[in-house]
Amino acid sequence: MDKVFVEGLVVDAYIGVYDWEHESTQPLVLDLTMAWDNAKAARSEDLADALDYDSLSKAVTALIQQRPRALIETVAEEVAELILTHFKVPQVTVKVGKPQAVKAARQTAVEITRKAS
Ligand SMILES: Nc1nc2c(c(=O)[nH]1)N=C([C@H](O)[C@@H](O)CO)CN2
Repeated sequence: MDKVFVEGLVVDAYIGVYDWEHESTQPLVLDLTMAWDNAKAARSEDLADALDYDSLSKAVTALIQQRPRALIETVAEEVAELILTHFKVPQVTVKVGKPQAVKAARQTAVEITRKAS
């Protein structure tokens, strides 16, 4: 299956297990890999046949900014669910990075892969 990618999507979010983390936003960095048949859109040149990475990125950003969450695992699961159900994607891999979480580390992250049921 072909793929569509959104890489390095930065979303400012209220995220963390500690109270102080909910006083201001921190950046999350998302890498999204979606299985998609790109051949149909290539033939038709119709955005309706493509997986629209622009509207998908906006929907993911809006979801994350809806409410505070404790764990980046929760963000990953909710983003995967949105992409599978709303965008009719058969399989998605979601990586959520929290670059400011550990001072000595460039990045901390979780990654999940989910399939449509
Ligand atoms: N696997 C995870 N570990 C940790 C998380 C997380 O979301 N997933 N979060 C924290 C804290 O919020 C941390 O980022 C504060 O520095 C710790 N571990």
